[in-house]
Amino acid sequence: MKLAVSTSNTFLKASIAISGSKSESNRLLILQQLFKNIQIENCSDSDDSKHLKAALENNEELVDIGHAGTAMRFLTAFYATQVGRECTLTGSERMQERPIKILVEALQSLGASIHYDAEEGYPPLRIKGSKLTKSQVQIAGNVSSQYISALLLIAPSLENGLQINLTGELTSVPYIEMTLSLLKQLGVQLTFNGNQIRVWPLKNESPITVVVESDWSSASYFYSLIALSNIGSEITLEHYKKDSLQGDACLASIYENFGVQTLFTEKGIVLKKTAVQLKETLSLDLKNAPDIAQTIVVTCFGLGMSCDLTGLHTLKIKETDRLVALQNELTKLGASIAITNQSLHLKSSEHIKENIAIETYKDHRMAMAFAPLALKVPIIILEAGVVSKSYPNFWKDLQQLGFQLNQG
Ligand SMILES: O=C(O)C1=C[C@@H](OP(=O)(O)O)[C@@H](O)[C@H](O)C1
Ligand SMILES: C=C(OP(=O)(O)O)C(=O)O
Repeated sequence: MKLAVSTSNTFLKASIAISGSKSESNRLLILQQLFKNIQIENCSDSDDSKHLKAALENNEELVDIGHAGTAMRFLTAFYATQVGRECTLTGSERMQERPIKILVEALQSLGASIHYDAEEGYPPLRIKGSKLTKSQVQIAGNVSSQYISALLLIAPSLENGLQINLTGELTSVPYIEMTLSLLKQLGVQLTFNGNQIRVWPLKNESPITVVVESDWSSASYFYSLIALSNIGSEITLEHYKKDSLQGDACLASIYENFGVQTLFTEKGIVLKKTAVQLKETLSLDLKNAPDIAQTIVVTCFGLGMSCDLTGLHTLKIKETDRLVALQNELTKLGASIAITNQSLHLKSSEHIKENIAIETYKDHRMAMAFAPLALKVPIIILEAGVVSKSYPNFWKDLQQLGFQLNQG
Protein backbone atom coordinates (compact mmCIF):
# COMPACT_ATOMS: atom_id res chain seq x y z
CA MET A 1 0.00 0.00 0.00
CA LYS A 2 1.36 3.37 -1.11
CA LEU A 3 0.08 6.34 0.88
CA ALA A 4 0.26 10.00 -0.08
CA VAL A 5 0.25 11.85 3.24
CA SER A 6 -0.54 15.54 3.54
CA THR A 7 -2.25 18.05 5.80
CA SER A 8 -3.18 21.70 5.75
CA ASN A 9 -3.73 21.75 9.50
CA THR A 10 -0.52 22.37 11.42
CA PHE A 11 -2.33 23.12 14.66
CA LEU A 12 -2.93 19.70 16.24
CA LYS A 13 -5.46 18.71 18.90
CA ALA A 14 -6.49 15.15 19.75
CA SER A 15 -6.62 12.42 22.33
CA ILE A 16 -5.22 9.06 21.29
CA ALA A 17 -5.07 5.66 22.97
CA ILE A 18 -2.10 3.56 21.85
CA SER A 19 -2.14 -0.09 22.95
CA GLY A 20 0.23 -1.70 25.45
CA SER A 21 4.01 -1.83 25.11
CA LYS A 22 5.12 -4.56 22.69
CA SER A 23 8.23 -5.20 24.78
CA GLU A 24 6.35 -5.58 28.07
CA SER A 25 3.58 -7.63 26.45
CA ASN A 26 5.98 -10.08 24.81
CA ARG A 27 7.81 -10.67 28.09
CA LEU A 28 4.53 -11.20 29.92
CA LEU A 29 3.20 -13.61 27.29
CA ILE A 30 6.24 -15.85 27.80
CA LEU A 31 6.04 -15.55 31.59
CA GLN A 32 2.32 -16.33 31.50
CA GLN A 33 3.08 -19.54 29.65
CA LEU A 34 5.76 -20.53 32.16
CA PHE A 35 3.88 -19.57 35.32
CA LYS A 36 0.16 -19.64 34.29
CA ASN A 37 -0.99 -17.32 37.09
CA ILE A 38 -0.61 -14.04 35.21
CA GLN A 39 -3.47 -11.93 33.79
CA ILE A 40 -2.40 -9.35 31.23
CA GLU A 41 -4.39 -6.15 30.68
CA ASN A 42 -3.83 -3.64 27.84
CA CYS A 43 -1.74 -6.23 25.96
CA SER A 44 -0.14 -4.96 22.75
CA ASP A 45 -2.18 -5.28 19.54
CA SER A 46 1.03 -5.39 17.47
CA ASP A 47 1.63 -8.09 14.84
CA ASP A 48 4.72 -9.09 16.85
CA SER A 49 2.61 -9.84 19.93
CA LYS A 50 -0.06 -11.59 17.83
CA HIS A 51 2.63 -13.83 16.31
CA LEU A 52 4.00 -14.66 19.74
CA LYS A 53 0.54 -15.38 21.17
CA ALA A 54 -0.31 -17.64 18.24
CA ALA A 55 2.98 -19.52 18.62
CA LEU A 56 2.34 -20.10 22.31
CA GLU A 57 -1.28 -21.20 21.77
CA ASN A 58 -0.52 -23.69 18.98
CA ASN A 59 1.57 -26.78 19.26
CA GLU A 60 2.72 -26.71 15.70
CA GLU A 61 5.90 -28.28 14.39
CA LEU A 62 6.87 -25.25 12.32
CA VAL A 63 6.68 -21.94 14.15
CA ASP A 64 6.98 -18.81 12.01
CA ILE A 65 7.13 -15.56 13.98
CA GLY A 66 7.44 -13.23 10.97
CA HIS A 67 9.44 -10.08 11.71
CA ALA A 68 9.22 -10.25 15.51
CA GLY A 69 12.76 -10.07 16.93
CA THR A 70 11.79 -10.38 20.59
CA ALA A 71 9.47 -13.31 19.83
CA MET A 72 12.30 -15.07 17.97
CA ARG A 73 14.77 -14.61 20.80
CA PHE A 74 12.36 -15.26 23.68
CA LEU A 75 10.87 -18.37 22.04
CA THR A 76 14.32 -19.83 21.37
CA ALA A 77 14.96 -19.87 25.10
CA PHE A 78 11.40 -20.92 25.94
CA TYR A 79 11.26 -23.91 23.56
CA ALA A 80 14.73 -25.01 24.70
CA THR A 81 13.24 -25.66 28.15
CA GLN A 82 10.00 -27.40 27.05
CA VAL A 83 10.66 -31.12 27.61
CA GLY A 84 8.87 -33.24 25.00
CA ARG A 85 8.50 -30.37 22.53
CA GLU A 86 10.41 -30.39 19.26
CA CYS A 87 10.00 -27.68 16.65
CA THR A 88 11.56 -25.57 13.96
CA LEU A 89 11.51 -21.87 14.80
CA THR A 90 11.77 -19.47 11.89
CA GLY A 91 10.74 -16.02 10.72
CA SER A 92 10.67 -13.66 7.75
CA GLU A 93 13.49 -13.39 5.23
CA ARG A 94 14.95 -10.55 7.27
CA MET A 95 14.64 -12.56 10.48
CA GLN A 96 16.83 -15.18 8.85
CA GLU A 97 19.53 -12.50 8.50
CA ARG A 98 19.31 -11.32 12.11
CA PRO A 99 22.03 -12.99 14.22
CA ILE A 100 21.15 -15.35 17.05
CA LYS A 101 24.38 -17.28 17.63
CA ILE A 102 25.23 -15.54 20.89
CA LEU A 103 21.95 -16.67 22.45
CA VAL A 104 22.07 -20.16 20.92
CA GLU A 105 25.59 -20.75 22.25
CA ALA A 106 24.63 -19.55 25.71
CA LEU A 107 21.65 -21.91 25.76
CA GLN A 108 23.75 -24.79 24.39
CA SER A 109 26.28 -24.22 27.18
CA LEU A 110 23.38 -24.73 29.60
CA GLY A 111 22.62 -28.06 27.92
CA ALA A 112 20.00 -27.02 25.34
CA SER A 113 19.54 -28.92 22.09
CA ILE A 114 19.45 -26.34 19.29
CA HIS A 115 20.67 -26.79 15.71
CA TYR A 116 20.78 -24.50 12.72
CA ASP A 117 18.54 -25.60 9.85
CA ALA A 118 20.26 -23.44 7.24
CA GLU A 119 23.06 -20.93 7.91
CA GLU A 120 25.04 -21.23 11.13
CA GLY A 121 24.23 -18.38 13.51
CA TYR A 122 20.83 -17.56 11.99
CA PRO A 123 17.25 -18.84 12.06
CA PRO A 124 15.64 -21.24 11.25
CA LEU A 125 16.49 -23.18 14.38
CA ARG A 126 15.68 -26.80 15.19
CA ILE A 127 14.96 -26.93 18.92
CA LYS A 128 14.37 -29.99 21.08
CA GLY A 129 13.14 -29.07 24.55
CA SER A 130 15.13 -30.47 27.45
CA LYS A 131 15.62 -30.02 31.16
CA LEU A 132 18.39 -27.48 31.67
CA THR A 133 20.20 -28.34 34.87
CA LYS A 134 23.24 -26.05 34.71
CA SER A 135 22.84 -22.70 36.42
CA GLN A 136 25.70 -20.48 35.21
CA VAL A 137 26.16 -18.92 31.82
CA GLN A 138 28.32 -16.30 30.15
CA ILE A 139 26.99 -14.10 27.36
CA ALA A 140 28.08 -11.01 25.41
CA GLY A 141 26.05 -7.95 26.41
CA ASN A 142 27.11 -5.63 23.61
CA VAL A 143 25.13 -6.94 20.61
CA SER A 144 21.48 -7.27 21.64
CA SER A 145 19.90 -7.10 25.07
CA GLN A 146 17.16 -9.40 23.77
CA TYR A 147 19.49 -12.40 24.19
CA ILE A 148 19.88 -11.55 27.87
CA SER A 149 16.16 -10.95 28.39
CA ALA A 150 15.49 -14.32 26.75
CA LEU A 151 17.71 -16.05 29.33
CA LEU A 152 16.20 -14.02 32.17
CA LEU A 153 12.65 -14.98 31.23
CA ILE A 154 13.35 -18.72 31.57
CA ALA A 155 15.69 -18.28 34.56
CA PRO A 156 13.04 -18.50 37.36
CA SER A 157 11.66 -21.71 35.82
CA LEU A 158 15.04 -23.48 36.03
CA GLU A 159 15.58 -25.85 38.93
CA ASN A 160 18.51 -23.90 40.32
CA GLY A 161 17.81 -20.49 38.86
CA LEU A 162 20.52 -18.82 36.80
CA GLN A 163 23.67 -16.74 37.18
CA ILE A 164 24.42 -14.71 34.05
CA ASN A 165 27.89 -13.24 33.58
CA LEU A 166 27.81 -10.46 31.02
CA THR A 167 30.82 -9.51 28.92
CA GLY A 168 31.47 -6.34 26.89
CA GLU A 169 29.82 -2.94 27.25
CA LEU A 170 26.10 -3.49 27.80
CA THR A 171 23.68 -2.16 25.21
CA SER A 172 19.94 -1.36 25.51
CA VAL A 173 20.20 -1.71 29.29
CA PRO A 174 16.67 -0.37 30.04
CA TYR A 175 15.26 -3.43 28.28
CA ILE A 176 17.21 -5.71 30.64
CA GLU A 177 15.92 -3.65 33.54
CA MET A 178 12.37 -3.96 32.20
CA THR A 179 12.68 -7.76 32.23
CA LEU A 180 14.07 -7.70 35.76
CA SER A 181 11.28 -5.38 36.98
CA LEU A 182 8.59 -7.67 35.57
CA LEU A 183 10.22 -10.69 37.21
CA LYS A 184 10.29 -8.81 40.51
CA GLN A 185 6.57 -8.00 40.14
CA LEU A 186 5.94 -11.76 39.97
CA GLY A 187 7.88 -12.25 43.18
CA VAL A 188 11.13 -13.52 41.66
CA GLN A 189 14.23 -12.87 43.75
CA LEU A 190 17.17 -11.49 41.84
CA THR A 191 20.27 -9.32 41.97
CA PHE A 192 22.00 -7.25 39.27
CA ASN A 193 25.47 -6.09 40.28
CA GLY A 194 28.00 -4.84 37.76
CA ASN A 195 28.17 -7.48 35.06
CA GLN A 196 26.45 -10.24 36.95
CA ILE A 197 22.76 -11.05 37.22
CA ARG A 198 21.48 -13.77 39.57
CA VAL A 199 17.93 -15.09 39.43
CA TRP A 200 16.46 -17.56 41.92
CA PRO A 201 13.73 -20.07 41.02
CA LEU A 202 10.16 -18.83 41.51
CA LYS A 203 8.57 -20.74 44.37
CA ASN A 204 5.25 -19.03 45.14
CA GLU A 205 3.10 -18.52 42.12
CA SER A 206 0.34 -16.31 43.50
CA PRO A 207 -2.14 -14.91 40.94
CA ILE A 208 -1.30 -11.47 39.61
CA THR A 209 -2.81 -9.02 37.11
CA VAL A 210 -0.35 -6.84 35.26
CA VAL A 211 -1.60 -3.75 33.44
CA VAL A 212 0.75 -3.01 30.58
CA GLU A 213 1.62 0.65 30.12
CA SER A 214 1.07 1.95 26.59
CA ASP A 215 3.97 1.85 24.15
CA TRP A 216 6.48 4.69 24.44
CA SER A 217 8.26 3.86 21.15
CA SER A 218 4.89 4.37 19.41
CA ALA A 219 4.42 7.61 21.36
CA SER A 220 7.61 8.92 19.74
CA TYR A 221 5.74 9.67 16.47
CA PHE A 222 3.38 11.99 18.34
CA TYR A 223 6.34 13.72 19.98
CA SER A 224 7.69 14.31 16.49
CA LEU A 225 4.30 15.54 15.23
CA ILE A 226 4.02 18.02 18.09
CA ALA A 227 7.63 19.18 17.56
CA LEU A 228 6.85 19.92 13.90
CA SER A 229 3.48 21.56 14.58
CA ASN A 230 2.46 25.09 15.60
CA ILE A 231 2.80 26.52 19.11
CA GLY A 232 -0.29 25.66 21.12
CA SER A 233 -0.77 22.21 19.56
CA GLU A 234 -1.68 19.58 22.11
CA ILE A 235 -2.05 15.80 22.00
CA THR A 236 -3.18 13.61 24.89
CA LEU A 237 -1.84 10.04 24.91
CA GLU A 238 -3.67 7.70 27.25
CA HIS A 239 -2.28 5.12 29.70
CA TYR A 240 1.24 6.44 30.21
CA LYS A 241 2.93 6.98 33.54
CA LYS A 242 5.96 8.73 34.97
CA ASP A 243 7.56 5.67 36.56
CA SER A 244 7.72 3.74 33.29
CA LEU A 245 9.52 0.42 32.76
CA GLN A 246 10.23 1.50 29.19
CA GLY A 247 13.55 3.19 28.42
CA ASP A 248 11.95 5.13 25.56
CA ALA A 249 10.17 7.24 28.17
CA CYS A 250 13.36 9.35 27.90
CA LEU A 251 11.47 10.97 24.99
CA ALA A 252 9.90 13.36 27.50
CA SER A 253 13.25 14.97 28.29
CA ILE A 254 14.76 14.62 24.80
CA TYR A 255 11.82 16.40 23.14
CA GLU A 256 12.15 19.41 25.46
CA ASN A 257 14.95 20.32 23.04
CA PHE A 258 12.26 20.73 20.37
CA GLY A 259 9.82 22.69 22.53
CA VAL A 260 7.62 19.70 23.42
CA GLN A 261 6.42 19.76 27.02
CA THR A 262 5.14 16.58 28.65
CA LEU A 263 2.53 16.82 31.38
CA PHE A 264 1.79 13.66 33.34
CA THR A 265 -1.89 13.47 34.32
CA GLU A 266 -4.20 10.81 35.78
CA LYS A 267 -5.19 9.81 32.27
CA GLY A 268 -1.74 9.68 30.66
CA ILE A 269 0.45 12.34 29.10
CA VAL A 270 -0.33 15.64 27.43
CA LEU A 271 2.22 16.80 24.84
CA LYS A 272 2.24 20.57 24.21
CA LYS A 273 4.18 22.62 21.71
CA THR A 274 5.79 25.64 23.33
CA ALA A 275 8.22 28.32 22.14
CA VAL A 276 11.87 27.27 22.30
CA GLN A 277 15.24 28.46 21.13
CA LEU A 278 16.47 25.47 19.11
CA LYS A 279 20.07 24.32 19.57
CA GLU A 280 22.20 24.45 16.47
CA THR A 281 23.16 20.78 16.89
CA LEU A 282 21.52 18.13 19.01
CA SER A 283 24.04 15.55 20.33
CA LEU A 284 22.73 12.35 21.86
CA ASP A 285 23.97 8.88 22.76
CA LEU A 286 21.06 6.52 22.03
CA LYS A 287 22.54 3.18 23.09
CA ASN A 288 19.78 2.92 25.71
CA ALA A 289 16.97 3.90 23.34
CA PRO A 290 17.78 2.64 19.83
CA ASP A 291 14.15 2.45 18.64
CA ILE A 292 13.61 6.22 18.74
CA ALA A 293 16.69 7.10 16.66
CA GLN A 294 14.73 7.27 13.40
CA THR A 295 12.04 9.49 14.93
CA ILE A 296 14.62 11.92 16.35
CA VAL A 297 16.63 12.27 13.14
CA VAL A 298 13.52 13.02 11.13
CA THR A 299 12.33 15.57 13.70
CA CYS A 300 15.72 17.33 13.48
CA PHE A 301 15.55 17.33 9.69
CA GLY A 302 11.99 18.70 9.73
CA LEU A 303 13.06 21.54 12.04
CA GLY A 304 16.17 22.34 10.00
CA MET A 305 18.47 21.32 12.87
CA SER A 306 21.67 19.35 12.68
CA CYS A 307 22.29 16.36 14.93
CA ASP A 308 25.06 13.99 15.98
CA LEU A 309 23.67 10.69 17.21
CA THR A 310 25.91 7.97 18.64
CA GLY A 311 25.34 4.58 20.30
CA LEU A 312 23.59 3.32 17.16
CA HIS A 313 25.62 0.09 16.69
CA THR A 314 22.50 -2.11 17.06
CA LEU A 315 20.61 -0.38 14.23
CA LYS A 316 22.30 -2.44 11.53
CA ILE A 317 20.75 -5.70 12.75
CA LYS A 318 17.18 -4.54 13.23
CA GLU A 319 14.22 -4.83 10.79
CA THR A 320 16.56 -3.38 8.16
CA ASP A 321 19.94 -1.67 8.35
CA ARG A 322 18.35 1.46 9.78
CA LEU A 323 21.46 3.62 9.35
CA VAL A 324 21.61 2.98 5.62
CA ALA A 325 17.83 3.28 5.26
CA LEU A 326 17.86 6.69 7.00
CA GLN A 327 20.74 7.92 4.89
CA ASN A 328 19.07 6.85 1.63
CA GLU A 329 15.67 8.32 2.36
CA LEU A 330 16.76 11.57 4.02
CA THR A 331 19.14 12.21 1.12
CA LYS A 332 16.19 11.90 -1.29
CA LEU A 333 14.42 14.63 0.70
CA GLY A 334 17.45 16.93 0.32
CA ALA A 335 19.37 16.21 3.54
CA SER A 336 23.12 16.07 3.93
CA ILE A 337 23.84 13.09 6.15
CA ALA A 338 26.82 10.89 7.02
CA ILE A 339 26.81 7.54 8.83
CA THR A 340 29.33 5.21 10.44
CA ASN A 341 28.66 1.75 11.89
CA GLN A 342 27.45 3.31 15.08
CA SER A 343 26.64 6.96 14.47
CA LEU A 344 24.73 9.38 12.28
CA HIS A 345 25.49 13.01 11.50
CA LEU A 346 22.87 15.24 9.93
CA LYS A 347 23.63 18.76 8.67
CA SER A 348 20.97 21.42 8.99
CA SER A 349 19.07 22.12 5.81
CA GLU A 350 16.47 24.72 5.01
CA HIS A 351 14.59 22.97 2.25
CA ILE A 352 12.58 19.74 2.20
CA LYS A 353 11.71 18.29 -1.22
CA GLU A 354 8.00 17.70 -1.84
CA ASN A 355 6.19 14.53 -2.87
CA ILE A 356 9.19 12.26 -2.38
CA ALA A 357 8.38 8.52 -2.16
CA ILE A 358 9.96 7.07 0.98
CA GLU A 359 10.99 3.40 0.87
CA THR A 360 10.23 1.64 4.13
CA TYR A 361 12.45 -1.47 3.81
CA LYS A 362 9.84 -3.65 5.61
CA ASP A 363 10.59 -1.54 8.68
CA HIS A 364 7.56 -0.16 10.56
CA ARG A 365 9.66 2.58 12.12
CA MET A 366 10.75 3.96 8.72
CA ALA A 367 7.08 4.54 7.78
CA MET A 368 6.08 6.07 11.11
CA ALA A 369 9.22 8.19 11.56
CA PHE A 370 8.85 9.87 8.16
CA ALA A 371 5.06 10.44 8.24
CA PRO A 372 5.22 13.52 10.55
CA LEU A 373 7.14 15.40 7.82
CA ALA A 374 3.74 15.76 6.12
CA LEU A 375 3.30 18.76 8.44
CA LYS A 376 5.99 20.46 6.34
CA VAL A 377 5.55 19.01 2.81
CA PRO A 378 3.34 16.38 1.15
CA ILE A 379 5.14 13.03 1.36
CA ILE A 380 4.58 9.52 -0.01
CA ILE A 381 5.10 6.46 2.17
CA LEU A 382 5.64 3.19 0.28
CA GLU A 383 4.44 -0.17 1.70
CA ALA A 384 2.72 1.82 4.44
CA GLY A 385 1.12 -1.32 5.88
CA VAL A 386 4.43 -2.21 7.57
CA VAL A 387 3.31 -0.18 10.59
CA SER A 388 1.29 -3.17 11.85
CA LYS A 389 4.46 -4.79 13.21
CA SER A 390 4.15 -2.56 16.25
CA TYR A 391 1.25 -0.11 15.71
CA PRO A 392 -1.61 -1.36 13.48
CA ASN A 393 -3.78 1.75 14.12
CA PHE A 394 -1.08 4.26 13.28
CA TRP A 395 -2.64 5.58 10.06
CA LYS A 396 -6.11 5.70 11.58
CA ASP A 397 -4.77 7.73 14.51
CA LEU A 398 -2.97 10.08 12.12
CA GLN A 399 -6.28 10.69 10.32
CA GLN A 400 -7.75 11.68 13.66
CA LEU A 401 -5.24 14.56 13.63
CA GLY A 402 -6.64 15.80 10.33
CA PHE A 403 -4.07 14.24 7.98
CA GLN A 404 -5.20 13.29 4.48
CA LEU A 405 -4.17 9.83 3.35
CA ASN A 406 -4.59 8.90 -0.31
CA GLN A 407 -3.90 5.39 -1.47
CA GLY A 408 -2.08 5.14 -4.76
O1 LIG B 1 13.85 -6.39 24.60
C1 LIG B 1 13.13 -5.70 23.87
O2 LIG B 1 11.88 -5.68 23.99
C2 LIG B 1 13.77 -4.87 22.83
C3 LIG B 1 15.11 -4.59 22.89
C4 LIG B 1 15.82 -3.73 21.91
O3 LIG B 1 16.62 -4.55 21.10
P1 LIG B 1 18.23 -4.70 21.27
O4 LIG B 1 18.52 -5.10 22.63
O5 LIG B 1 18.56 -5.74 20.25
O6 LIG B 1 18.80 -3.35 20.94
C5 LIG B 1 14.82 -2.94 21.05
O7 LIG B 1 15.48 -2.39 19.95
C6 LIG B 1 13.68 -3.81 20.57
O8 LIG B 1 12.77 -3.09 19.78
C7 LIG B 1 12.90 -4.36 21.74
C1 LIG C 1 13.83 -3.57 16.75
C2 LIG C 1 12.53 -3.72 16.94
O1 LIG C 1 11.90 -4.90 17.19
P1 LIG C 1 12.45 -6.40 17.21
O2 LIG C 1 13.93 -6.38 17.41
O3 LIG C 1 11.72 -7.04 18.34
O4 LIG C 1 12.08 -7.01 15.89
C3 LIG C 1 11.64 -2.54 16.92
O5 LIG C 1 10.45 -2.69 17.23
O6 LIG C 1 12.09 -1.43 16.57
